[in-house]
Amino acid sequence: SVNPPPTIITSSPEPSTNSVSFCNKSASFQNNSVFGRNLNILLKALLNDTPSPSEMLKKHVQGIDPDKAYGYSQCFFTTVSHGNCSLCIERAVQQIAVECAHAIDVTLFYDDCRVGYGARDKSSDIWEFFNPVLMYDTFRQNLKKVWSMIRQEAPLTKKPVAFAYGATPLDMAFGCAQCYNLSESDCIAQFDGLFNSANYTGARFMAPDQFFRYETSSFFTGGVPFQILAPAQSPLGSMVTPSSSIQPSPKHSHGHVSLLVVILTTIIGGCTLLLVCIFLLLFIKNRHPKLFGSSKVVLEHPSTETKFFKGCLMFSYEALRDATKDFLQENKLGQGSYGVVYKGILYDGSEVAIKHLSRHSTQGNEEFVNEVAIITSIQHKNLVKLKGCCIEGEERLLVYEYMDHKSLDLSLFGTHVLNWKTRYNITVGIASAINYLHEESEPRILHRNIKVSKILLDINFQPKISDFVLARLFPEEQSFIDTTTFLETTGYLAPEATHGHLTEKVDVFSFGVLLFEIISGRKNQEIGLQNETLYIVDKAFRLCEEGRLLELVDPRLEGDYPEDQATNLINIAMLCVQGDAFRRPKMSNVVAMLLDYATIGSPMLQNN
Ligand SMILES: Nc1ncnc2c1ncn2[C@@H]1O[C@H](COP(=O)(O)OP(=O)(O)OP(=O)(O)O)[C@@H](O)[C@H]1O
Repeated sequence: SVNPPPTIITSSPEPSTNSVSFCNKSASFQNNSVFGRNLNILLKALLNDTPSPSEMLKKHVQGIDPDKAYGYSQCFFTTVSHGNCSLCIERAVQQIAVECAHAIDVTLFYDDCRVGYGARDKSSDIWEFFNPVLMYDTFRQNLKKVWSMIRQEAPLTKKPVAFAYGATPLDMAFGCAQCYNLSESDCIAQFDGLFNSANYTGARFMAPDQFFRYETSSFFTGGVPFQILAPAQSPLGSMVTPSSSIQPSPKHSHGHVSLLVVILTTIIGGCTLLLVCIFLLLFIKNRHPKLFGSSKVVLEHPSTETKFFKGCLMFSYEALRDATKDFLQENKLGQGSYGVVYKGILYDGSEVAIKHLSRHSTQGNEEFVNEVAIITSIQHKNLVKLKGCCIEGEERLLVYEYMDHKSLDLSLFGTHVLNWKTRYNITVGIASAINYLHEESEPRILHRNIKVSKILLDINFQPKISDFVLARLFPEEQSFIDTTTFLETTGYLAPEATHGHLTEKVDVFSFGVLLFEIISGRKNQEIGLQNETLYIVDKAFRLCEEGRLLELVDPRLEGDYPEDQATNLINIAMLCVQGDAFRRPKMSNVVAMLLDYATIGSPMLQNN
């Protein structure tokens, strides 16, 4: 029982600017198409007719089949005021124009609202968001208290309700909810189901007729203020008066004076409690900013069982164990220094490569997921797509798209001879992907482990570089030493990198060595060969000096290649493996040289 429930506001009632968009770009439209014009009118209607606290969701339809556009806007009035609702929707529509231009199927979320449109009515889609950090016991207990109040009040009032509970500000649970057109029993049943499956320290559920959200910190932005439930036992000692004792009791009344004393005591006690809470929350916020950081969310799409983290899939360990038949040896694709790679088949039948990381980075769960989410947003047609990740306890796994022809070494050094055109195409693809990582992606990435086994080939022999994610996930010295030790033994390591000098020129050097391998069809280091032919780089410089460059080209091609193109490639490789890092070209220059023979500089004759 809680009486009277004081309210607190711990963050400014500014509408939140966290947004997540889902634009399905597989279907697109032209601005001047009939659908495009319908959509334009529809978006204007959504902007002019925003939801009010009594209806929460607004639907609009524009045009006739087959070019009909359906759209809706929804505000979560538990956290947002009526005025800020229109602002939120306005921002969402603007954001869609930036992020999802021309996509037919779009849903965009802000913390306080969502806007969706498409060629079908999407307004009844249900979405769930999770904070990827698992719940701990005290928080669960506190949430239970919040939940019981929500369950008691939300179904009855149909109005937004918000409660907070916690014996210490560190493990406070903040929750709010609202049911709209649901019957009381349906609303209760939904809440019970949601609470029973709540496993994370933050989550939200968004349906057309129901909304709930809970977090470890206040997320008030002008909707309903949280009512703090009085803790049974408080570390604040006598500062917190149990709610039952602050009630004036007629039995012990001493007339008006004692009633006044009780009221004054109640008010002073309440205010003191409020001030102490605010002070403590601010103190802890300063000391532990992460606890109060803006919530990172994982999304669950209505039509699948999959969870997302800012567009990146989060797999359960169980799902990946099933996909690989309990990491069956037969499904093993290979083993690298970061762990074993398995082939897996997901529940939807799609093939994936699952890397079971054997070394754990020093990052916490949230940092790991954040990092993966950033990398997921990096896209280039010649980078292997990271489909998602899994974090459970000590287990960390990365899920990649499956590449039918596996790694380039298998095709290049195997019995089948790769023709020149394919080799040239592979070279251009790799160069443009490294250039993207160095000069265009956000964040910029040094791969540090470019080599033939990191180039994967899809069904059409299109090359894709793998493991650029690991360059970010394991940036610390430990992995650098391990990686370079390995690179050194296989001849890909730039001389300056042995002294720990890591720049993008280290990748350029490795690319040069790889290029020699592609041209010659032999490993950069052939054990058993004479000293001067042992390393392909040494051999190349010797042949260059002797004017016999083309002897480097794979003899298995039997001369079936354009000589000028081969000469160009060898020259580029030689520029890349120069001992002096400053003389090596940048990857953007390499790409330009690959595509335009005229710009090539003269190869250096000395590899030092
Ligand atoms: N996405 C994928 N699709 C198909 N096969 C893959 C995929 N990713 C990796 N493999 C296979 O798994 C093998 C091991 O890959 P991994 O990247 O772990 O190690 P590596 O490159 O051989 O060595 P290291 O990581 O130590 O440098 C690769 O050689 C490749 O054949």
